[in-house]
Amino acid sequence: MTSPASANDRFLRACLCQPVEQIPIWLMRQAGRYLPEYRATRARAKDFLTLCSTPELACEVTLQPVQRFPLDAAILFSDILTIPHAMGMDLQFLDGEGPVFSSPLRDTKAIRALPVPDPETELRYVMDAVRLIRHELAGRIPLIGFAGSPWTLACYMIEGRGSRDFQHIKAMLYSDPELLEQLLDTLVRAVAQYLNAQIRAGAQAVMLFDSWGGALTSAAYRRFSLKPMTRIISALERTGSDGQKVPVILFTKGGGNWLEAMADSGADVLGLDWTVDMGEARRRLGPALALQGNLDPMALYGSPELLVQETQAILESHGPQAGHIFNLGHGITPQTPVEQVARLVETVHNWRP
Ligand SMILES: Cc1c2[nH]c(c1CCC(=O)O)Cc1[nH]c(c(CCC(=O)O)c1C)Cc1[nH]c(c(CCC(=O)O)c1C)Cc1[nH]c(c(C)c1CCC(=O)O)C2
Repeated sequence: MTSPASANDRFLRACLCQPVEQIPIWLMRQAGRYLPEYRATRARAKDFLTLCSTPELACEVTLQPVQRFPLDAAILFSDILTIPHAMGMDLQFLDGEGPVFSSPLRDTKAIRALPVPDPETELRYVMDAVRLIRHELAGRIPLIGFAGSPWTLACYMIEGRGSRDFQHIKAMLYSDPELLEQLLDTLVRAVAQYLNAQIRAGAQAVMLFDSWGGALTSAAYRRFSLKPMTRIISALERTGSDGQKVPVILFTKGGGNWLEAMADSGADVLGLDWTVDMGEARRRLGPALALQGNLDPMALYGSPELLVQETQAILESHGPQAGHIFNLGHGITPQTPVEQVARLVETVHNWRP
């Protein structure tokens, strides 16, 4: 299968702070339930994990948003929890509840016994999806691969499901931090191998989703979230299958207080949630790395006029200098009106840096 480099490489150029004639845009969770075509494919698959683990279906839903809107990048359709699943943890996605592990990790023995999955065999379905998507995209736009951060994966593995207060993992953090570090160390190796396999399969940029880093104190964020991510970034093969540099995007939701520390991770791009002012982030960080974000996903539920205003405010706030990738501050949500997404993409593309 031949996979040419991208005809539209605005996204990759912006990641590397190179000049672009139009600000690139893609959306976290751009393939998902707000799209009727996603709901139709999802109804054909037995369940969500079958959708993720069948390369033809994963490819189909990856392409849906980029066929409907002129987005500047595609993101692999998968989930961050493929790794704990491949480690042997029993995972189910329950309607209205999200992911649930039937036996959360709670003891030393289970943590010590966790294997590092071989991405080329146990997660081969992900690599097959990457290869198939690259082939189907035929170089029109780049493909982003991704993984969860070790801290965020550990949150789900220890809590067993989504959580408000992270009682179990924080109890471990404050009673046996070395044990937590042991788990994070296993996850560093698993995520680094997984992302390198995605890069070898054809991912042209990779993103670390640290959805729950913002739940930590500043000191704990550095030790238990940022440090493991920094180790992963330094272990990545940064040259893609086309010989081009593979940018790394680091997104910590709620990480606005720690941007300077995040910039030292080796990432090329920092993802910002909506609580940070884009222009202020740019002033704090200087011109050396790219910024991605940061529209409040709920702005898509507002009036067309205010959506355009909010979008332009972010573009103006960042200003004309290189290194802005427009995105939401977190994932798009299921009831989002499709026509508002079209309006958002058009507004970003019509703005001249
Ligand atoms: C924390 C997390 C997860 N998964 C992910 C994260 C990190 C990003 C974030 O903070 O949002 C990452 C993820 N999950 C999914 C993608 C697809 C790629 C994309 O289009 O961005 C990505 C990048 C598909 C998905 N992953 C999931 C869905 C919905 C499942 C469905 O179709 O029923 C999708 C489209 C399921 C999922 N998976 C997870 C949760 C909490 C849920 C339930 C969410 C919900 O029900 O709204 C774990």
